[in-house]
Order: sequence, then C-alpha cells, then structure tokens
Amino acid sequence: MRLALLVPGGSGQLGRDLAAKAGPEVEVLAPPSAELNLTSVGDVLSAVGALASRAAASGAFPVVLNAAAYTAVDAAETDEKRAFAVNVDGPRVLAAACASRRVPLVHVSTDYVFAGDASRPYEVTDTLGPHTAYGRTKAAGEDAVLGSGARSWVVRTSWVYGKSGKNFVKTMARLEKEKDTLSVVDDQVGSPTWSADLAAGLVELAGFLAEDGAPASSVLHCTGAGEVSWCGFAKAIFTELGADPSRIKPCTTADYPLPAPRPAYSVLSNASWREAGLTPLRSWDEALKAYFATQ
Ligand SMILES: NC(=O)C1=CN([C@@H]2O[C@H](COP(=O)(O)OP(=O)(O)OC[C@H]3O[C@@H](n4cnc5c(N)ncnc54)[C@H](O)[C@@H]3O)[C@@H](O)[C@H]2O)C=CC1
Repeated sequence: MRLALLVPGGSGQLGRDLAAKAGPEVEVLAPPSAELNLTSVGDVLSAVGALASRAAASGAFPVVLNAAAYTAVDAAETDEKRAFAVNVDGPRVLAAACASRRVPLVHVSTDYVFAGDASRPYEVTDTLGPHTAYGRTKAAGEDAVLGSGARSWVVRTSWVYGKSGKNFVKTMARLEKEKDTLSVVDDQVGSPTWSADLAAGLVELAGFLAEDGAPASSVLHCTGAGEVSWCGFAKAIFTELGADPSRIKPCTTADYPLPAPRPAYSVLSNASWREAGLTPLRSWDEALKAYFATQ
C-alpha cells in the first residue's frame, strides 16, 4: 500500500534522510520547523489534518514519523524548559492530533532515557533512569506519546550521524584536517547509527503498520548493530578517511568534562526490532563504510 508520511523535523539529520525516501510508493511531507513548529498547536493540527485529508484523497496510508526534537544535550542542562516544550509538550499535542485523526504515530527517542551504566545492552523493558535534562525530557516525551490514545510507537536509537547537521563523524573529519593528534574518550560505549539506515528502518515500520502489522511491543530499539567506544569509532572514521588511526589517542570521560554527563554504556538491544519481523540495521562499521562510499 502507498504510504503518506508526515515528518516533523524535516530539516534535521534524520528528517532529511526520511525525506530522501520519497518515491512512487512513499509520499513524504517533511516540513522544517519554520513551517511545522511542534510547539504551535495550530501548526500541528493543520499539518496532521492535511496529511489525513491527503491520504484519504489518494488512498495512501498515513503515518507521522516524528524526527523533531531539541537535541542539544549540553544546552538542555540550562534550558530544560525549552527542551521540555519541544520534547514533551510538542509530541503530546502531535499525539493528540494523531489520535483524533486516527493516524498512527512513530516517535523517535534516545538511549539517553536510560542511566547508561549497564553491563549488557538495554532491552525495551528495562527501567528508565535518565541522568541528563535532555534524557528526562525525552523520557517524558515517550510517556506523553504512549499515553495519548493514539496508535503510537516509540523507536529509540543512538549515536546518530548523517550527511547534514552536526555530528561526531563530521567533527572527526574536520579535526583530522586541523590536528596532528586527537584525544577521544575510550570509556563510553554505544552503537553508531547512520541516519539513512534508520530512515529505511522507520519507513519499513510504517509499511508494516499499513499492512495491518503491529509490533508486539509499543517501544522498539533500532540502532546500528554492534558496539564501540567513541575512540574506536574515531579510529574507524580516520581509517575511512585514509588517515592514520594511531593519531587518535584514548582518554577518559574524566579528562573531558561536559555540562551533561555522558552514558558510559548505552548500547540498545535490537531484539524488539527483530522480533517484530523488521530488518535489523547492518553493523555500525559496515554502515560507516557505506556512508563514506556515498560521499
Ligand atoms: N543525534 C543523535 O545522536 C541522536 C538522536 N536521537 C533522536 O533522533 C531524532 C532525530 O535526531 P537528529 O535528526 O539527529 O536531530 P537534529 O537535531 O539533526 O534534528 C532535529 C530537528 O528538529 C527540529 N526542531 C527543533 N525544535 C523544533 C520544533 N519546536 N518544532 C519542529 N521541529 C523542531 C530542528 O530544527 C531539527 O531540524 C530525535 O528525536 C533525537 O532525539 C536519538 C539518539 C541519538
């Protein structure tokens, strides 16, 4: 069945890669925040209403994929009110609009909802325990969506990088040109996720919903497979750039203090994704190679 997708946050990393999935079977409306501001009730009601009408007219199956968020992890520590408005109030209004128009909602969330001190990958059933303002707002946003009465799913991901926006891969590529050696933390482990792979996964999920499939769990994890430290990831990026990875030196979190504490271990188990019958994302290192191959 043809899909009609509304993607709030259309100019973000993930939003742009979702927009790029448009094709004969997938219609994508991916407005930037200037056109669809989640903190404007009017914007949200008219965008979801327009999606529902458009889908009804064309016979496409409508789904909202929410890629909008306040993602500035450190700034959120001193700006939690604004982060809350975008990450909690906005999704709540979006979910209410989806409920009233009977449009399914897929809301993207983060590994930061967990405490980040696990010794094995987090399952969707594990207890939340965010240690940052950003994480608290994203956890409350999940509750707002799942408690809204809309047909809704939360998809948590981690360590997202894409061709647009600011991200670790781009920062490493810039620093490779600027510095001889670099210190990168080696005691924080996670799963890098290319936004294009995540976008493909979310579109697959939307298609699954259109075919009347419903994952058993309303919370899913979807990340690149495997795990690595930031230092290991930086070395892999240097290798892809044709630079000597020994220019990257391991350091510890204590050497590099930041306003928001970073999780030491925030790998998400993708078992829920697999069990739903959805295609697991490729390994983080294969994805990184593909990212550079498509530069
Ligand atoms: N970047 C990362 O490493 C990770 C991101 N995530 C989640 O993935 C999702 C997508 O993140 P990215 O694309 O990486 O972030 P991004 O920061 O590149 O994009 C977020 C987009 O939301 C938009 N936005 C901000 N306030 C808005 C508002 N009031 N109304 C509408 N749009 C607004 C921004 O303009 C931006 O285009 C978010 O839910 C984020 O929390 C989860 C884990 C890791």
